[in-house]
Amino acid sequence: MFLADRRTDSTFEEIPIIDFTDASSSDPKRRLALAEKIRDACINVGFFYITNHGVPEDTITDAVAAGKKFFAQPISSKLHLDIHKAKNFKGYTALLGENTDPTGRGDLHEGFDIGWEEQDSSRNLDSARDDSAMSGLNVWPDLPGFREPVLSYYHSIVQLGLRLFPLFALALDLPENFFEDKTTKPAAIMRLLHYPPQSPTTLDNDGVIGIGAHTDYECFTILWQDTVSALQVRNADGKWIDAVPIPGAFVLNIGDQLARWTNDVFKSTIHRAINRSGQERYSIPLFFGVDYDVLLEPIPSCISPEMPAKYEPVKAGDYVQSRLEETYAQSVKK
Ligand SMILES: O=C(O)CCC(=O)C(=O)O
Ligand SMILES: [Fe+2]
Repeated sequence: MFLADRRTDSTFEEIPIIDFTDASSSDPKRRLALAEKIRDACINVGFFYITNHGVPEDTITDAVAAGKKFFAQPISSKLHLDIHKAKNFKGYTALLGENTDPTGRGDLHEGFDIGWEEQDSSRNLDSARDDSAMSGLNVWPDLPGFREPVLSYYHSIVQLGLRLFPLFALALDLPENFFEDKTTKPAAIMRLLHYPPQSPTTLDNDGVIGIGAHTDYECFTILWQDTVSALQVRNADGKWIDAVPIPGAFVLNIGDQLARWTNDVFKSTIHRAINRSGQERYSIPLFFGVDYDVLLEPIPSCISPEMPAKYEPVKAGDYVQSRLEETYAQSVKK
């Protein structure tokens, strides 16, 4: 069956939970069975949780603790690293410094963004590698015990991301190694995010929420979220479904690059975050893409006479750069 025939507008009420154990199975049938679950989730929802992903709990806890320490600093220390001063979209974004949904008035979160960097600083000559919009060195705060745990988490998630590509390939009826030569220096942008609580009675339409409704730009996103529920995913009927935190699980979602590549057979689903819990909320998304020089052109099984190609081929890096510039051009209309 052509994948194009499986493109659907059907709606969903729940986000599937997928056990990742078989990702490393030596049995191709088990890997394929897992890929089929991922395929269903990508076609119907565009979001799923993964459990048993193998990322050590300490790696997560240490990075989260580092993030909390960073955000607890005075604003003047954080603004030294203002993302608007850097040309390569790295550094600190203050509260309301972004406006993800152009109809909104700013996002009620602060963030810290990093891109590729070797864990081992002695190998860092290569860290300013050429990955287009994000190329150039990371900026780091002068905060002991920050860089190491943050980078260590970053590399664990990059490894997890690299294990997902073969499964996406199988899910798309492609050879398992389809993405291998396209992910030699994968785009991986990570953000530490902090959402202060907002009033429980705030209406959606006052224009300020944790992060406005949007889709992600890259191929997929791996998100860690704490126990505070705030993330919501919009179904085809326009209803917001809570992506309730599941301890030990990551949330995975498809981004616009993979949606383009699959002619929207895989969904890049709109989502937002509103923290009405009364507590601080922290999350860490890592946006995963292919090498920036890879051309995104529709996968043949995703086009058919009834479902012709919807998008022009575009280079991954050019696409991400244009989306990032759009977002930052819209931000801070104070
Ligand atoms: O913090 C979250 O739960 C979602 C973050 C998000 O959607 C993003 O940064 O693109
Ligand atoms: Fe997002």
